[in-house]
This record gives sequence, structure tokens and C-alpha cells, in this order.
Amino acid sequence: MSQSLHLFSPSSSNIALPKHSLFTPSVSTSSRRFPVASFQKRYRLAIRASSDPKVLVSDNGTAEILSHVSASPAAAAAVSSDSASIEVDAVTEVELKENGFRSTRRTKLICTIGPATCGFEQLEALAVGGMNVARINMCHGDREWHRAVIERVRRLNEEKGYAVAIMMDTEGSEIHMDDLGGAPSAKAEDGEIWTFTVRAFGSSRPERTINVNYDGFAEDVKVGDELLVDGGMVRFEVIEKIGPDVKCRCTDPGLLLPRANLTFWRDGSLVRERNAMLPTISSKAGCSCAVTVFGSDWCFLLVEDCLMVTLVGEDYETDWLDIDFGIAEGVDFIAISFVKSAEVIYHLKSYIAARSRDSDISVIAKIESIDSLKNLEEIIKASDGAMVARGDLGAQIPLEQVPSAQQRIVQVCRQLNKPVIVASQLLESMIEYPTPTRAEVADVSEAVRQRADALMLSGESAMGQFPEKALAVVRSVSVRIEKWWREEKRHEAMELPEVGSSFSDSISEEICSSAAKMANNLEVDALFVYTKAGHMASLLSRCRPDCPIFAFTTTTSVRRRLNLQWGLIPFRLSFTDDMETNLNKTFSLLKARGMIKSGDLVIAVSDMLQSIQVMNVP
Ligand SMILES: Nc1ncnc2c1ncn2[C@@H]1O[C@H](COP(=O)(O)OP(=O)(O)O)[C@@H](O)[C@H]1O
Ligand SMILES: C=C(OP(=O)(O)O)C(=O)O
Ligand SMILES: [K+]
Ligand SMILES: [Mg+2]
Repeated sequence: MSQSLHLFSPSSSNIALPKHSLFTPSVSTSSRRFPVASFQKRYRLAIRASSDPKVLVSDNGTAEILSHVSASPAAAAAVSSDSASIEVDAVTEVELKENGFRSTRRTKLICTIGPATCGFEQLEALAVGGMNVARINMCHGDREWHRAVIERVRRLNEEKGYAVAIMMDTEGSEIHMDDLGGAPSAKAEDGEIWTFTVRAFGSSRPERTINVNYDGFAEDVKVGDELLVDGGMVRFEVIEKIGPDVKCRCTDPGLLLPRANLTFWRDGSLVRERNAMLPTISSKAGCSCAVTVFGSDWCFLLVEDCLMVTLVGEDYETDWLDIDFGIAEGVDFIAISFVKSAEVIYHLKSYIAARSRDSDISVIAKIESIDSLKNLEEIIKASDGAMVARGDLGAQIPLEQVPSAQQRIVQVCRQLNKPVIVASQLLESMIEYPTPTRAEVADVSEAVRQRADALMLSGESAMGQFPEKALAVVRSVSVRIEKWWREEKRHEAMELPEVGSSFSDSISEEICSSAAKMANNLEVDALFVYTKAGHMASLLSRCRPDCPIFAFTTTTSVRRRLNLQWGLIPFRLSFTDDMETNLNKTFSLLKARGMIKSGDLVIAVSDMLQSIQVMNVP
């Protein structure tokens, strides 16, 4: 029996689905058609296909969809072929010229883009202020809004020479409130009775009533449960259930924000089943058909123009439409919310590989649940990076355990050579005030001291009153703390286990750790790395050397992705296998731009020629 499924469209183009262990169980059903309507109720999915698609599964492991299916063209990876130039971030260039190598910031900065920062000028101000990655959160706004933001960031990169990468963050399986009918917020006072319901209201929403996005909500909560809004910013106690309505008394008053996240707790612990009980596939607009193959664990989904296969009852919910959107838009990173197991990541990665052969999207696992902590090592191994998503994490584990979880996640990522982002509430008070609290500055410092690759702003940049100031704070605190640690010569003594599987990988790792050690001992001005896929650059970054790392790479997409990693200054440059020529070319290009000068001491490594060269710039 074949190990992967093949789908045939009437137009006869043949789409091979990604080969993956998830697809290996046998399809025990004999050939059979599935009328669309009979699945509607079971999976609570909106079926809006005009063409009434049907799926035929035959016992030889092939499936046929009897309506038009075509693979959407993969987002083309932008590869500039101009061989006589070098491209570097305009802000870094100025910084290098003004302050020299040593002063460049090593910690990367991510800004969530929202209503406060979505305009072209606002985005430019963030780029000037040091934003390395723009994050769009699919929990908010619609796809058109996000598309416009992506388009503006791209334009900024093209017109002004930035290399701001784009991270799309999925909605995940969270339970959240509605958008409050467009109101910016609602105040819940102590002792007030509010109704949380799955009933749909038109324009006539009763007072103190909140819609919940999860159909099973009323069945799953019990009287006495505690309902936490945004991880505890506001709390309610469930006092009565009347059909789809859940009456709650406010016990900790506060502001309810549109689409705020909800968790519920029973006898002091999180009702863990909440993810598992959610419908497997989101019913967000656009999913036109979902069909489950009886007698197997597979579910077929017709998503826009593509048929996809997933496991029924798999306990995660990812919004496949947003993922398709991200692939089509060619985003650089997709961050997956509420990852529970490595399977989820493998599945997504093979899906991305099948749909976008020539673009390379990194998958970032958000660690924000108890399960993700349990399976931490496997999840991080499977991913291209991780995020310490402290907002939801702090709602799922006791708050006092968040710092140690953060430290562990940062360490595991470093050991496994994956970039790690520390996120949420870094400068929360700056949503409203122009200066941070001392405690917030200490928190940012701690993440920098842990040598996380990146820090992320959320509400501070998305909807706060001082997005640029907040960015300036994370930027200046990062630079100051990094400098302090270098001055104190506090190299973090961390065992870095071997991560590669081949002998060649081991050589690369040895070269990078030796080069980093030499760079520290010789106090060189910079490390140069010539890297096509970025692997050598990340191995150098992992060693967290004292000097900045100039990473030369041939494609703009790798250059953007390297922007997330600690200490890397990514340049786009076309180069050959001849290191002598590459070095001479780099020296003359950088000298011409005033970024290096004769006499500077550099160490160069490359993944073409496995060697370490130490030299003064001629
Ligand atoms: N695209 C957007 N449109 C409107 N508001 C947004 C958008 N992105 C973020 N926000 C606002 O910024 C806040 C903080 O963003 P974030 O931390 O990413 O989301 P959340 O609070 O849902 O975890 C959100 O609660 C929301 O109010
Ligand atoms: C970053 C997080 O995820 P989101 O903002 O999507 O809830 C978090 O929970 O900390
Ligand atoms: K999200
Ligand atoms: Mg979250």
C-alpha cells in the first residue's frame, strides 16, 4: 500500500500529499463517496461550496476529489541577482558607521503590528527604531488588513533598504470573547453579573453579555468554575447555566478587551480538556468542505483550492486558512499557537513544504501550555525556533513558575540551536504611559542576560499610545545590558551539545565554536560567515561571541530570516566557492561604504570551505 496519498483533479494535475507518518495508517474503507451534507452536523463546519465537492477514497490509498482542485503557485522566493552590490539594513549601517562594531545590538526586536502602527510612516518609524521582525497576529483584524500590512513592510524593504521579516502568528485553539460589538473595551465591576454565551446576537446585544467563540463552552463549564479573562486580568465565577447562557459573577474587576482570551479553572486547576474538546478544524470563513473518511482517522478538507488531509480528533486546532494565507503571502515565519506535540510541527512543516517548494518558511512553536512544556525538547527539535509566550503560559501554570519555565525554554533552544523569542508584557505599562516601570526594565534585562535571540512587543506596539518609545526602551536596555555583560566578561558557561547528525555537521560545529572562542580571546572586531542556507551563521550565533557576526548570504529570504537570530548582521551578497575572491569583494564593498576600515581584525568562516581565517582588513 502506498505511503502517501495522491489526489487527482479533473484537470489531471496530480498533487502528491506530503509523505508523513500521519498519513501511513491504512485506509480501510472501500471506494466510497461522501455526500457533503452528512458531515455538516458532525463537524460543525460551514459548508459553502458552490460546486458540491465530493471525495472518493479507494482502497489503494488514493483519493479523488470530484471537483476542481489545483495547487496554488508557491510564493516565489525573491532572489536578487545583482552581483556587484551588497545589501544591509540601513539602520545597522548607520549604527556601525557611528558607533563601531562593538556597539551594535545583539538582541533582536519584534513588534506586533496593530492599529497603532499599521501605516507606512508608522512602520518606517519602527524600522528606524530597530524593529527586526514585524508580527501580525491572526487573532485580530481580517486577512485584508494583514495583507495590507505585509505589502507595506515589503515596500519599506524595497524602497528604503530594510530587511524587516514578517512573522504570522496563528489564532490557535484559544477560546476567546467576541469583539464587543466594536467597542474598544468594557468595564466589569466587582460583583456584577455578566452572561457569556454562544448564542448569536444581531445588533441588539443585551447589556453585560459577551459572545464566546467556542460552541461547546456552555456544556464544558460547570457552576463554580473560575473564568479568567486574559490570564487573570479580570476574573469571574460561574454561578448558573441556562441553556447556552453562562451567568458569571465578577470577582476581580477590570477592563475587558475585544477578543480577549478566556480560560476556565476548576478546583484550582486549568480545565485541560479545553483544547481537546474544541472542534478539530476551525470554521473560520473560507473552509468550504470537510469530509471524514469513515473507518479511518483521516479528515479531508477542501480549503479554498486545495484538498488537505489531517487527523480527526487531533488535539490541536490551527487555522489552516491563515496558514495558506501566510504561505501565499510568503511570510518568513509562521508562529503556531498552543503547540502540544512535535507531531503538529512535523505535520505543518510537510504541509508547507508541499505547498511552497521554493520558499522556505520557518515554523516557530509557541510554548504556552502545560503540554508544550511537557514535550518541550521534541517540540523544539521539530521547530525552527520557539517563543516563550508568557501571556497564555501564565494563565496555564502558576505565575511564579513562569520565570523558571522561561529560563528552561531559552536554554533548551540554545542547546538545540533554535532561535528563541521572549514575549508578552515586557513593557505592558507603556501601553498607557510613556515610561516603563523599573520592574519592566528588570524583566527586559533578564531576558537579555539570558541571551534570548529576540524580545517581542505585543500590545505596546499594536495598540499602545507609545509604540516608538516602547521600542526605544527595549532597544536601549538591550544595548546597555549587553555592553555591561561584555565589560564584565561574563561569558555564559554553557555546554553546547552536538546538534548535527553527520560528520560534516560536526566539523561545522567545531569550526564555529573554535572561531567564536578565538574571536573572544583575540578580541577581534567581527566574525564573517559566508552561508547559503544560514546554518553556519546560526551555529556561530549559538556561541554568543563578544563581537558581532556579519552573515553574508545570497538570498533576500535567508537574509530576512537571519534577522531573528542573536548577534547576526545579515547582508545579501552574491559570492562564489572561492573564499579569496569573496573576502576581497566583501572588504572593498564594505570599505567603500565606510563600514570597515584597513586594520580591522576579522575572523572568517564559510560553509563552502570548512576553514577559519584570521586576518586584518587590507
Ligand atoms: N491586527 C490587529 N487589529 C486590532 N487590534 C490588534 C491587532 N493586533 C493586535 N491588536 C491589539 O493588541 C493587543 C495585544 O496584541 P497581542 O498580544 O498580539 O494579542 P492578544 O492580546 O490577543 O494576545 C490585542 O489584544 C489587540 O487589542
Ligand atoms: C504571545 C502570546 O500569544 P498571543 O498574543 O497570540 O496570545 C502569549 O500568549 O504570550
Ligand atoms: K495568536
Ligand atoms: Mg498566546
